[in-house]
Amino acid sequence: MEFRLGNGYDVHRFGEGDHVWLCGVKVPHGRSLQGHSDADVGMHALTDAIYGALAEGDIGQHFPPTDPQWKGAESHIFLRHAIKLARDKGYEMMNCDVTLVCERPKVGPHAQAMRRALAEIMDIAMDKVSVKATTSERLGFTGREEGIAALATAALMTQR
Ligand SMILES: Nc1ccn([C@@H]2O[C@H](COP(=O)(O)O)[C@@H](O)[C@H]2O)c(=O)n1
Ligand SMILES: C[C@@]1(CO)OP(=O)(O)OP(=O)(O)OC[C@H]1O
Repeated sequence: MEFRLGNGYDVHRFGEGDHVWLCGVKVPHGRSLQGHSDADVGMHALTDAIYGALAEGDIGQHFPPTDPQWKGAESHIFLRHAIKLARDKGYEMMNCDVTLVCERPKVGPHAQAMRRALAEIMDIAMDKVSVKATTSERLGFTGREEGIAALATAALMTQR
């Protein structure tokens, strides 16, 4: 059996709007995250963690932000691509862990729905998916609520 570990990090800034997409869940909020895609910062970090575990570059290399094809794209497209790449190489997700860094919105009330959404996209059991959050104690860009940061870890293993 072979194990591989990857990490991912992403940031998206706030702009005008009334909701944010976080780990596949539409969360009502006074502002929206800006990006070329739907700006689901948690899903992007997890996607990058899988690419990292596979040593397969990063999300921008697979889905260039200069390519109009991905304008407004739903981020499950990116995560589905990464997990398929893992499976094509003989790996399965052992477990993954996403941390969202923001003062608001509060993630706790949505964390189970986020775990469920990510698990469904990757076609894995929900107990292999963790989503949690922290504030940055009002420090820095996340503390000033200028944007949201996300970190993710993915552990892959071969079935053999
Ligand atoms: N956006 C957030 C941030 C935090 N939480 C929950 O609150 C707990 C305390 O946060 P601290 O930054 O003060 O440690 C944290 O452990 C989360 O459970 C949240 O739900 N959403
Ligand atoms: C996801 C992509 C898709 O074009 O665009 P963004 O929504 O801007 O997100 P980012 O995290 O900056 O990653 C780059 C791109 O791959």
